[in-house]
Amino acid sequence: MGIWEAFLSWLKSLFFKQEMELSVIGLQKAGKTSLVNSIATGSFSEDMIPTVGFNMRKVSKGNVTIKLWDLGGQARFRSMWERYCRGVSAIVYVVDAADPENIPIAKSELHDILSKPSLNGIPLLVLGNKVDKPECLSKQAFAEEMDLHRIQHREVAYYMTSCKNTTNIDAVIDWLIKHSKKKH
Ligand SMILES: Nc1nc2c(ncn2[C@@H]2O[C@H](COP(=O)(O)OP(=O)(O)OP(=O)(O)O)[C@@H](O)[C@H]2O)c(=O)[nH]1
Ligand SMILES: [Mg+2]
Repeated sequence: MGIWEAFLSWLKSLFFKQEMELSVIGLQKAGKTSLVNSIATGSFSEDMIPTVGFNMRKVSKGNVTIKLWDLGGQARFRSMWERYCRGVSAIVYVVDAADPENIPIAKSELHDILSKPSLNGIPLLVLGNKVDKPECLSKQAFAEEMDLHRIQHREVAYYMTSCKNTTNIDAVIDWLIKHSKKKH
């Protein structure tokens, strides 16, 4: 790259730099921290430590810097979710779609948080995770069990993902980048 092109690309990156902040929520063991690792480095581990409270991670994808709040999913941490979801560009809700016993609680926690007026209109991405497992629900069954068609007045998308096999992680990153807001 010549000096002039390098200068132009630097200039472009200054003007087109975008930043987004998002929160990753969902029940314990859904795969939230695994998702953040997958987005950041593509790595996966079976051996994960439950998140206590929250972790913050910054990831750069092209011109977009993503600030991710990775929240703990155990019942005692769920009351923090709303505070960390206020003002974010998007909420990512992760569900273990291969664990049918947890789906009703995952559903009620999701609809509960969406009913908070402070989170009105924030785009939502719902992920049916662990699609690599044979017992995982189909995309359609997942949407039905989670009652996703009931969600109104906000943009909603959903994908079936696997952090283990990196299935649909690219689609997740694309969706997130599309929903990043300009810094100013
Ligand atoms: N098979 C499979 N296992 C997964 C997948 N994603 C995560 N896991 C496993 O699920 C377990 C929990 O993953 P975490 O990422 O720690 O879950 P979490 O949602 O962050 O849990 P908390 O921090 O307690 O809220 C770990 O053993 C992961 O290896 C996946 O896509 N497929
Ligand atoms: Mg975690």
